[in-house]
Amino acid sequence: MGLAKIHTEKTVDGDPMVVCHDDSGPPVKAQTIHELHSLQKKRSAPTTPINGSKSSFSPTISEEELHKQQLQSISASLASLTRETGPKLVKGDPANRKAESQKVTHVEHYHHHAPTLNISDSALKFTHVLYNLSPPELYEQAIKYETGSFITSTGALATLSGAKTGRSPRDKRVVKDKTTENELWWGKGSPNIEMDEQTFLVNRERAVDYLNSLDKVFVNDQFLNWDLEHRIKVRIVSARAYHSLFMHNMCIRPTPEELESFGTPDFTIYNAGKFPCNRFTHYMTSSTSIDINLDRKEMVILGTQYAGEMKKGLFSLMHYLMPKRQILSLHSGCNVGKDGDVALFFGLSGTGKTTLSTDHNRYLIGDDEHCWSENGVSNIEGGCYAKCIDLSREKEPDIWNAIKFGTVLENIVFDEHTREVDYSDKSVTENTRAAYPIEYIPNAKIPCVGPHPRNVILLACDAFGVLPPVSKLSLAQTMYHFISGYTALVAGTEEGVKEPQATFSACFGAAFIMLHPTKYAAMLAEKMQKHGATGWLVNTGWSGGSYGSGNRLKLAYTRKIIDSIHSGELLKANYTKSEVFGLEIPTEIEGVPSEILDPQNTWSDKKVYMDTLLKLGGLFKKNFEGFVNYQIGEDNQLTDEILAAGPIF
Ligand SMILES: Nc1ncnc2c1ncn2[C@@H]1O[C@H](COP(=O)(O)OP(=O)(O)OP(=O)(O)O)[C@@H](O)[C@H]1O
Ligand SMILES: O=C([O-])CC(=O)C(=O)O
Ligand SMILES: [Ca+2]
Ligand SMILES: [Mn+2]
Repeated sequence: MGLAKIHTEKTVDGDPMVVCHDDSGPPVKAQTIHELHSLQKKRSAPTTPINGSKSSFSPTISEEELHKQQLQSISASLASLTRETGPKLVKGDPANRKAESQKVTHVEHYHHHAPTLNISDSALKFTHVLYNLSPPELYEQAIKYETGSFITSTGALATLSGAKTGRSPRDKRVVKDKTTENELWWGKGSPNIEMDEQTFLVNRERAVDYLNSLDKVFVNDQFLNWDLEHRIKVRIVSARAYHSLFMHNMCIRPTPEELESFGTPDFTIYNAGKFPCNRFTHYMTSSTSIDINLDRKEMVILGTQYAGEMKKGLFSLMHYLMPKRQILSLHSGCNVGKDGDVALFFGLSGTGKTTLSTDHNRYLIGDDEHCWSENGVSNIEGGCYAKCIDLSREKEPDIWNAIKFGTVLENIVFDEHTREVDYSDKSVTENTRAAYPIEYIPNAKIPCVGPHPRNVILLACDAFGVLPPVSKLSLAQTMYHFISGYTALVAGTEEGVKEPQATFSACFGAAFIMLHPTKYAAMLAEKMQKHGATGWLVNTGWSGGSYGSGNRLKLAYTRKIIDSIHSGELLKANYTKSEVFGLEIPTEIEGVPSEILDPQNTWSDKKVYMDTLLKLGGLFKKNFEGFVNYQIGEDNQLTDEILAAGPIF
């Protein structure tokens, strides 16, 4: 007797189980895996229309011809100035070389002059161009090729900006030539560190050679400024998908129609940030240099991968170009109420521009960079750049919800398994950031333009805790505080309590202005007067004592204060005048405890309060000494009034 026969057919409740054939749908129309994959993708326009709706765009020239023109233009951008030729370019990912060999468009060298005979090896290779890729394509590039790229639990792209996690203002240089020598602000206090044309060309060549040595580069052709009359076309050439997605989000995204007629850009950024500058080069003081050449309309980035350099470099450009057209460029957030009342929010980094302009009850025009022209206000950008440290869903729901697929999340820390972000973690940096397209905010106003501002809100995060939570300003006081550009942050939080550090940054953005601060101040005064705007000073910093003994003002209270400015209620309040700064302090605001409105009530030791107030007043006075010899606008009277609008003691 042998063993019992093994039955391979299992039974369920005694019924034999039959082999299941899934014939519910027709079979695939492919004989091979390769064929199957080729069914997956269909051709499309190389960009994403801003409204997300499918455009009925039919190109006026053949796609082949369009690609050729675009590659010729990019080759011209990437041309070495010494070898006088542009690189050989080919469109598409080098990884898809074989599969796509029938589809790609090549462009041979672009020649400025006669072709040169002594070619180098670099002239023999092709550089692949990844042109205006979509967010999913950029995700794939980042995840495949850039270490430190991950998808978070909400779909954002987590990335690292490398050794630099903030801007490098001491490495920002501007070419001083015959024109800019007279036009720009140079010397003490100015953000413009000079370099000469020759040195710029050396750095440009270094960047271009680096980019051309790569297998592939990313190219973004996009716009700045929602005011169509004053729109600027920018091209960004970069080595990283992170940079390309960041600028895709932050600049205005062209439609396929707009892209077809894009032509030559007005300004080009060469971002070779992975590659350092050469310290043997004249003027170089570190491995980093961010160089602007207004005459050549170019910017070169070497030695920093922090993407904010591109955003703020373009902002510097606008601070030069716009005032030439009598348009005021502003480091401010901007939103508009249902009745069309526009508010501007000025303030240095971390004072609340993004947080307070993103307001569920109002339409967001923009969070950081605007223009004020004869037509009203317009956003320069197509996206927002929010600080993420300690971000909470309850306090900032709209920003929280904007961190989803397509958003770039810089330098945050996440759970390695769930990919949930820990917004309180400062392991990489305190300056963690999210960059998202403005339409990720549900009540964004698109197009991002609005009428003339009714309220101009100056934000200061006063870690000394002596400025009132809100005060109403006269025009002269508004100008005084605009030129001062005060905020006080805490230097370092790691080793116990530190003294607050006062920062004065003219026009609330001295790092980005190109002309003397009084030029911008005069324009602001003229516009506020003409359109009847009211100035306000809002302290988003400390109350009840300085950093260490007091507390940061509750965001909920600041929001109530801002609400009362928008509604017009605060304009009708009763006011008392403060000591030293002579600020008009309201006695009552709905939803805010009255005792916190005058800071001296919140300090337990009145003498320490007065000493601190006088100390801050002294710092203001000392800072303003740099401006006393300038006239502001055409009017001497305004200049005198502004000088008198500072602290008196
Ligand atoms: N009372 C308050 N008012 C405003 N912001 C507050 C307040 N209390 C805490 N905060 C926090 O302060 C930070 C303000 O940063 P925000 O991103 O708005 O700066 P920003 O002015 O836009 O700076 P940047 O120009 O660098 O983008 C946020 O993290 C916010 O949560
Ligand atoms: O530019 C940056 O990196 C962030 C920012 O908005 C600012 O500092 O004003
Ligand atoms: Ca911001
Ligand atoms: Mn900013």
